[in-house]
Amino acid sequence: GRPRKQEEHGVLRICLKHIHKMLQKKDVNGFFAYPVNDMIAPGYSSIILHPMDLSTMMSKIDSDQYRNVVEYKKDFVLMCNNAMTYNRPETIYYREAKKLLSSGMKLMSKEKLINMKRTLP
Ligand SMILES: CC(=O)c1cc(-c2ccccc2)c2ncccn12
Repeated sequence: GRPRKQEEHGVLRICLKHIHKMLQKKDVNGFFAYPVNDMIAPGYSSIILHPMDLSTMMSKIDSDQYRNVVEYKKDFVLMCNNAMTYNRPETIYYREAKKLLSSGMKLMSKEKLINMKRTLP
């Protein structure tokens, strides 16, 4: 699409960091903080082809790899769905992912984003 002005990048980055901080707080055990490795999760890299985690998402925010909240939301949903694909429903990882997904969807709902656009500088 059309090139983004520096200023637009700034507002989006502030908005995404605000959302990201709230999601990080919800990940109380830190299960989603860093990439899952095959040591703690046997066979993970052959089952999950598109891994995603909060630290990767933060570095994507910092390097302007998200053009809008929808793109950021896609990575968040991917991260949660990965956990609900690899882990069985009775595990804490699956349950935490399900909880995180639903609170993330509420947090990034249309009206929350419109409100944020209005209140942000
Ligand atoms: C997110 C996920 O699938 C996950 C995070 C972890 C995890 C556990 C402890 C500390 C940090 C991440 C994990 N361990 C085994 C199997 C899956 N996981």
